[in-house]
Formats: sequence, structure tokens, C-alpha cells
Amino acid sequence: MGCPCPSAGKDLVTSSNPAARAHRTFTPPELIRNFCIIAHIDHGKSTLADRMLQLTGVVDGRAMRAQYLDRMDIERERGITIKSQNVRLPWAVTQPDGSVKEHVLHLIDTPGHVDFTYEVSRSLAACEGAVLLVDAAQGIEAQTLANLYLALENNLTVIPVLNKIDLPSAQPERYAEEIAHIIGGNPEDVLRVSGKTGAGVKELLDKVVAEIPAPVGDPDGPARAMIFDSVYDIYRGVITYIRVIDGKITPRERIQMMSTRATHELLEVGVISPDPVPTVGLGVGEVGYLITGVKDVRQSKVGDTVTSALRGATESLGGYRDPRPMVYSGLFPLDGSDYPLLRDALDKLRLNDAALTYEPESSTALGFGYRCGYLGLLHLEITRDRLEREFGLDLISTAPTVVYTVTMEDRSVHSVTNPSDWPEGKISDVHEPVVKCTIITPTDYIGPVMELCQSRRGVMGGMDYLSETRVELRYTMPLAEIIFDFFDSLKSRTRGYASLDYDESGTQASDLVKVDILLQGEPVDAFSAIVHRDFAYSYGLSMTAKLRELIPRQQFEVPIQAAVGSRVIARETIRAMRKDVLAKCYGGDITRKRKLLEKQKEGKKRMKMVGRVEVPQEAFIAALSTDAAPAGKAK
Ligand SMILES: Nc1nc2c(ncn2[C@@H]2O[C@H](COP(=O)(O)OP(=O)(O)OP(=O)(O)O)[C@@H](O)[C@H]2O)c(=O)[nH]1
Repeated sequence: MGCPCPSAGKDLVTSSNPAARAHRTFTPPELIRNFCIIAHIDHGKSTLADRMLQLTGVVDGRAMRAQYLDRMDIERERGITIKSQNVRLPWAVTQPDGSVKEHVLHLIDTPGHVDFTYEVSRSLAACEGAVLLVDAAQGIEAQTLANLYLALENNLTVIPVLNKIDLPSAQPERYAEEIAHIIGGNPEDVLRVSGKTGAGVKELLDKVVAEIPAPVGDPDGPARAMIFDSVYDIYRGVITYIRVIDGKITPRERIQMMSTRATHELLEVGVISPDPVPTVGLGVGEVGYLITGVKDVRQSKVGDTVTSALRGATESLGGYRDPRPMVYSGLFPLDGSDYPLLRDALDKLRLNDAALTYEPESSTALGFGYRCGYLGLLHLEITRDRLEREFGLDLISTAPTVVYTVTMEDRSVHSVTNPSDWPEGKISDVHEPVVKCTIITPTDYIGPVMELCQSRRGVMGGMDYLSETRVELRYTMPLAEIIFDFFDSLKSRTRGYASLDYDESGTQASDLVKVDILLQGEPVDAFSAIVHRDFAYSYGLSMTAKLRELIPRQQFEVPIQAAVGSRVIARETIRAMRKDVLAKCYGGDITRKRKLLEKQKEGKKRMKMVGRVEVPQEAFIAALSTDAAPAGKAK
């Protein structure tokens, strides 16, 4: 991947950025304000951040390119923010006595998607305040609420703001009411801005200084800084973003990562403004980066506490958690000879993605590949996208599964992330992960949304009206039911008006079974699925019917069966046929006959053998990539 820092690789010390000169001293904490912008996807966070960069003079008009903070190509194309960035902004505020006080604002850009909740929570923990940004044409959405709750849990001061007031469809009065209803206060106090035209942005920055508390910490205590992001850069190694809580971090000292006790030489400490600028160090409340020369983000983990190796802190800041994959899926190269390429590509991606896990997997249907663990579906899609785009691989991924905990009658416990690892024998119980979902929808669609949630084994937790026309529904639902096409179904049932957010909420016991698909009595691993017993039959039916369409006739009859254990629950048959390639070849020309037979052999190379049955790889791909989701999902 490219470097997140536009100037990486060039000599940072000679940066022409005027901000560089300002970083030769520590900033007194009372002049610092650390804040982030929290918003639903597309409500305009990046555009507003761009405007702030421009208004504070950190980026001049010419250098400004849209969404300066979203630096990865995929982020740009998908218009979403995957990795946090932070930037230091100078902001002068005129005091009541007429004097001018220079402040330092640290804007921490948080990722906006549910898969990255942990990263969001660490970014929030680095701030004292949050700008709650709401699209004035759309109002509060599910992610606005989820992020707001996270901000309140972290005791942040929240500044509510309506964005996009330049839009003709904006309804600031209506949505200011909605916001005041949720967070309290007066609708008139909700600021109105436009990230596009810049209207109201100056007032917003003044409000950040006036309302968000300055950081507090012990300047003389042992150093403690929290890592809220770390990214791999090909020139500099890992760049770690930190917020100093106590003491100070200075260049050339040795630092220690408190979760692993590993120590590293500090090569550089600095701030981003918006290019990296080395400083004399970072003091209480300051936000910046450090570089140690480590080459893998796993050695510099989000949420960890950094301290000095000498005279270090004894207590970490807490809140650290190892990233835990929630969703697993197999990744296979379409061309088997690409397998080593896939391995190298995953090794490279891993340098920049502490949450990605993978191990080799082999499948009768798809050959050699990797079983990968992801934080969620978006993480899966992004990873696959990057492998295809940056490494030129053509890949097929198997249906995603969650992590099941299977307890046997002999009390042995298995953690199953792949249907093919489902244990044989007498099962006592199975637990699956569940999530708490928040869905916001116009009241017209309450019926269809409830119906959908119930068909996905959802249990309603509550319902609140945000206004007369919009409602918040809360459900507890198995994660496995969400990771297929839940979001698409929700959108189509609500004409795109509903929004969804979810957060993990432990596990529950469920009546789950493994459905195998057999070709001529041989199980085909790629099609096995773990589904609720009630949906086993419909999954079996749809999969056998689909395969009957996709697999060409053979020279003998081929039964396609779906089975739970040894019990067959569905069956289709492909009738026998003999394709006689010599049929049109009259006469005794042996060379011509041989040619035809050779050609037939060539064609067969692309076939996979399952037992005695030849299946073209395209059939597997078609069956997996279309709506092959398990559980009789009502479409
Ligand atoms: N008219 C108008 N459009 C805006 C304004 N702010 C943002 N937009 C548009 O809204 C869309 C989304 O803006 P972004 O800044 O990418 O939104 P975001 O919240 O950063 O999106 P994510 O990073 O995906 O969460 C873009 O097409 C912007 O051009 C505004 O004030 N007025």
C-alpha cells in the first residue's frame, strides 16, 4: 500500500512547512484541544476536516485536494475512511480583553464503519471532545447514535453540528429538534455548517476551543502515551500515532510497549501538520507520531500504552484489547499457480493490518488457499479488493462464517471457524456470537423491518421514536445472520432509508447443524454450511437445485444430496449422458479422430474431480458467488 504520509521518504527535518518552526517546544496543555468528528457514513466528515485544514492555514488552497485526510486509494474510491489520521491545527482565538491566544487543536480522524469499532473507541479515548456531525438533509442515523454512545462512554464533551446546510433539501430546524431530543439542550444551540462552502466552520473551531476541556496529566510523572493508530510505511517502517497522557516522550530515548514489554529505540517523534514534522518531543496532552524502525504493526498495537524503558510507568492506561477476528472465509486463487503469490500478498498486507489472520487451507473443490479471519464483512471486502487490485490476483472467497463454540458430550470444546472442522460425534451444545443492532428507519417501514429481523432470528430489545416520522429499533441477532445479505435486504425493504449499526454482545446457545452437500456420495467441502436446524432443509434444497443446473451431465447418473450427519434431507439427480465427440467423424481417418480426442482431453484439464464426477471450476464459483448464503434467507 502507499504511504499514509504524503512526504514519507523525503527529508522530514527540512520540511518547508511553516508549522515546523513552531514545534521546537512543548505546548502547554491548557492551550491544547483534542477532538474528533463523529458522524454516520457520508455525512461529510472528511469534507469538513478538509475545510478545517484550509481555514487554519495548514494546507493552502493550491495544495488542497479533496479529502486530504483519506489517503488510501480504496478509501478515495469507496469514499469511506478506513484508517485514522490525525492532524495538528493552529487556531488563534481573540480573548475578551482583545488579546489573541494561539491554541493547538489536534483533530483525530476516526474510522466510520462498524467493523472498526475498537479503533474508533481508541481514537475517542485520545480526545476530550467530539464534534457530532449530522447531515442536515438526513438527520441522525444508526452510526451517529452508535458513535455518540461511544463518545459519551468515554466522557467526551459533545458539540452537535448540522452539516450540508447549503443543500436545498436541508431541514436544519427539523433535525436540530431531533438532535436536541437525543442529547438534550436547545435546538438553537446546534451549530449549522457547510463543509462544502465553509460556512460556520470558523464558529465551530471557536466553539471547540471554548467548550472542549484542555487535557490534564502529570507532566513530571513517568511517561504514558496511548497508541490510537499505527500504519506501515514502506520507507520508514511502522508509524505509530500516540496521545501523551503523562510525562513526555522525547527522541532518542528507549521506549517500551507495556502489553508485550518489548523495548524499542525511538528514532523520531513528531507531529502531523499535515506532513510529518519532527519535534523536540511530545508532552502532556499532545498528539503526534513516533517511529522506532519496527516493520510490523503487530509490534505497535492500537490501544497499547507506550512508556520509557528507563523509569517507566508501572501501570498501563488500560483499555487494551487484542484485535479478534469475527468473520472467517476461505480465499482461493482462481489459478492454482497463483498460490505462492497469494501467500506473499497476505504477508505484505499483514504488515499494515494487525487484525488480519490467515492460515493455509485446502479444498477438494477449490485447491490450495488460505482461511482468513476478519473484523467484519467490510474488512473482508477491503482485503479482497486490495489483494486483487494491488497484487493482481483473481480470487474466489467462500461463504463467510462466524466463530462457533461446540461442546461435546465428553465436555471437550471446539472452536469452529470452518464448516469442515465441525466435530463428529455427540454434540452437547453450540454457542454462536450475537450482536446488538440499532436500526433507524422511517416509521412507514417498521413492519417490513421487523419481519426481516424476525426471519433472521432477531429478538427485539426495544423501540424509540426519534421524531414522529423516524424510529430507532433495537434487536439482538446472531452475527451469522447479519454477515450475509442483511444490510442489502434492509436497504431494499426500506428503499434505502434505513441505517444499521451493530456491536458484539457475547454469545448464545443455538440449535445449529452442519449441512453437507454430497456429489455421488462424496462431500464437497466448499458447500458445507453451518445453519440453524430450521433452515437446514431450505439450504439443502436451494444448493442441490443450483448445483444440478451448474454441473454438466456425466457419463453416469450423479446424485446430488444434502445431508445433516448421515440423514439425507434433499436430493437432485443429474442424468447420465455420453458425449461422443467422434459422432460426426465418419470414415476411418485415425489422425483426425486422435485430434478430436486430444482436444477433449485439453478441455477436461479445467475440470475438478470430486470422486468420479468432473465439475468445471466455474460451477463452484457460480454456486459460491451468487446468493449461496446459508439459511433459507427470505429474498
Ligand atoms: N452539498 C454539500 N455536500 C457535502 C457537504 N459536505 C460533504 N458533502 C458531500 O457529501 C459526500 C460525503 O462527504 P464525505 O466528506 O466524503 O463524508 P464522510 O462522512 O467523510 O464519509 P465517510 O468517510 O465515508 O464516513 C461527498 O459527496 C461530499 O462532497 C456539504 O456541506 N454540502
